[in-house]
Amino acid sequence: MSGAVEHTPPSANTFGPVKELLSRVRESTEKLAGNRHCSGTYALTDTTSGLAYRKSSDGDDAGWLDFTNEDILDLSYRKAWKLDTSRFATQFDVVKSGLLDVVHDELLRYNDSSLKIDAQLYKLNVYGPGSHFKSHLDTPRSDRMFGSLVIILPTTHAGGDLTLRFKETSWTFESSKLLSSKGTTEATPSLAWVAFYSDIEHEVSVVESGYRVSLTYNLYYATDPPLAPLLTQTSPLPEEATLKASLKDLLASPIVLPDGGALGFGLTFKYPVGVSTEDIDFDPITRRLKGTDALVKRICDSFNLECHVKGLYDFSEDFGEDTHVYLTPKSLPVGTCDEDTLYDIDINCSENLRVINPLREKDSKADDKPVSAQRKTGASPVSLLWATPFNDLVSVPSASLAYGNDYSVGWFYAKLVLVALVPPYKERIGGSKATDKA
Ligand SMILES: O=C(O)CCC(=O)C(=O)O
Ligand SMILES: [Fe+2]
Repeated sequence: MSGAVEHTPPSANTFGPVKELLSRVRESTEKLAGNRHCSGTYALTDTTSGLAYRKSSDGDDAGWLDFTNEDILDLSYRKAWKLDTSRFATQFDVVKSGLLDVVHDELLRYNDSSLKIDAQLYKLNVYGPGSHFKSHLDTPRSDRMFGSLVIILPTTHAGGDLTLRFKETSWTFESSKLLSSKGTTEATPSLAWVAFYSDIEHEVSVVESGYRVSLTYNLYYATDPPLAPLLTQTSPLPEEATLKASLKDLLASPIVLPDGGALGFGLTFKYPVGVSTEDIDFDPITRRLKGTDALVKRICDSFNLECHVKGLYDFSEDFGEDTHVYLTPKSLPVGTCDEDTLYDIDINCSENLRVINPLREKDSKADDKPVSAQRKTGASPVSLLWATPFNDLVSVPSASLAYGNDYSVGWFYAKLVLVALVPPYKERIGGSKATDKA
C-alpha cells in the first residue's frame, strides 16, 4: 500500500510491551490529584460589609443590609429570593479583596501564569428557612468561563451547606459553621467563600433556621493581555514525577510509535463550547485547561510534545468500520452524517486527522484501504495511542436548544481530547529528556 501512513508495521509481539508502558502512563495520569475547589474566610470591615438593594425592579425605594451588624437583617417573609445585579450593589470588592489571587493559585495553578481572572458579579441569593438550591451545574456564559465563586455573607443560620460532587467524590462546604465560629471569636465578622470549576455539580442543602445570603460570581479568563507573565514557581506534586517517569519511558522506547504519531488523553473536566452554525475552534481550550488536565499538558510540554485540544468524532458505527475516527481542530456541522459529510471531513480539511490504532490486532493494511488508498489528499492518518480513554466531556450550553428539542435529528458533538504529537523515535531520542519547565 502506498497510503500516507508510513508506519513500520508493528509486529504483534511488541503490543504487550507497548501496552505495558502505556498503562503506566494511564495509571500515573489517573493518580494526578489537583484542586477542583478552594475556599476560605475573609474578614469584613465597616467599609466592606454593606449592601444596597432596590426593593422592586422599577421603583427607587432602596434597602440597606450591613453584614457587620446582622441583627438588623430584616429580610422578606419569602423563603428564597434572588436579585440580579441590576437590583443591588455591594461594598465588598472582590478584586481589591485579593481573593482572586488565591483562586488563581489554586484553580489555575498549572495554566500559563499570565492568564488573568475576570470575576463578574452575577446574583444575590437569599435562602430562608426551608429553602435550598437543588443540584445543578452552572451554565457557561461564554467559552472563557471556567469557574464560579460563591461568597456567603455573615448571617446566622443553620443548614444551607454547599456540597460539590465530582465523579464518585463529594465535598461539603459547611459555611454556616465557619461563619458562626468566626462570629464568636472575632470582633468583625468574616464572609466565607468557595470557588470551583463551574462544570462541577453542586447543591445547597435546606436552610433550617435563619437566613443564608450568598453572592455568586462567574469566573472568566480575562481577555485583555497582561503586561508581563508572572513567573511563579509551583512545587511539583509527587504524582507529577511518576507521570513524568512513565512518559519518559514510553517515549524512550523504540517500539512505541517508531515513525511518530500521537498520544491521546481523554480530558477530565468539561469545557464550554458555544453552539453556533460557524465552526467552533477547539484549540483555544488548549490554553484554558482546568486542574489536572492543565497539568497533563504541562508535563507533555516539558517533553516538547506539541499539544492541542481536538474534537473526536467517531463515525465507525455509521459506516461499520473502525477507521472512521477523526480528530478535528474545529467542530463539524451539527447534523446527520452521510457519505458526503464523511467525504468532506476526510478530503476537504487536511487539518483533520484520521485516527489509526497502531495496537490493532487486525491487519492494518486492509483497514487503511477504504479511505486512504482511494482518497490520497484527505485527513492525515495519525497513529494514536490512548494514554487515557476519551469520554463525553464537552459541555454544551443551553443555547443549543435554539436548534429545537428534537434530538432525533442526530447530534455529533465532539468528545474533547488532548492530543500530544509524538515525533518519530529517531527525532525524539535527543529531546525526550524532561526539562524543568513543568
Ligand atoms: O448559594 C450558593 O451557595 C450557591 C448558589 C449557586 O449555586 C448558584 O447561584 O448557581
Ligand atoms: Fe450554582
